[in-house]
Amino acid sequence: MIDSAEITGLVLAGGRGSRMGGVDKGLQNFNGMPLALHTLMRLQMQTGHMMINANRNLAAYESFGTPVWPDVLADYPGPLAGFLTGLERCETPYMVTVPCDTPLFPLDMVARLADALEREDAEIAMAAGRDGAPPAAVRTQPVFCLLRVTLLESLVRFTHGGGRKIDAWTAQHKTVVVPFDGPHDDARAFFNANTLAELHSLEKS
Ligand SMILES: Nc1nc2c(ncn2[C@@H]2O[C@H](COP(=O)(O)OP(=O)(O)OP(=O)(O)O)[C@@H](O)[C@H]2O)c(=O)[nH]1
Ligand SMILES: [Mg+2]
Repeated sequence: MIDSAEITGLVLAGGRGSRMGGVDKGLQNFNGMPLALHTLMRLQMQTGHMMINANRNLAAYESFGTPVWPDVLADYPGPLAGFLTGLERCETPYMVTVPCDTPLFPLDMVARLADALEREDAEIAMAAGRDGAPPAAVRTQPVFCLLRVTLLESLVRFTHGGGRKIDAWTAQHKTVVVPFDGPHDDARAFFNANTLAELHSLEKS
């Protein structure tokens, strides 16, 4: 069994937030706290260690009390730059990624990804779920991945060759997809907020 102490959680908060008007998404208010702090607390319950990937307002993120690492690649090349930054800094054998803008992600996500990774002897476990109300389909959610840290070398090669798409990289490795659409799963678990209106719609009423 993979122990949660062997897993570092990485909150991805390094985007431009252009659909939110260019604001720093992770610092927007969600139920009375910064969205990235909410995400950090929800993921922290599931892992032994935590890190944040952010590119702006680093002091604000540092005030959460967790190490903050900006992208090692310049010019906002996308979430895979966050994966690369996290793997370079990770000190445990496994790392799990969660974007800061999907506040209802499953509370048992890391345990279920870890079970599948071990059961299938895979290198990557990727979540799948609906990112909108039906008829939105269950689809893979590439920003939610549990990774073996030994993948660093492969990701360095892929990104330095200009690769930017998460699924194009994960396709090079044994990947198990873990569905979160059972009767006990929250149907909104993978709803993500690209606009402030979407973010407010996910707050408790
Ligand atoms: N490190 C890093 N993370 C990124 C980058 N672009 C997006 N992300 C993260 O990837 C996740 C999903 O990205 P999007 O929903 O597209 O968020 P975004 O890029 O901030 O927003 P838009 O500019 O509206 O696309 C979020 O957690 C972002 O913080 C990037 O260039 N670097
Ligand atoms: Mg984007």
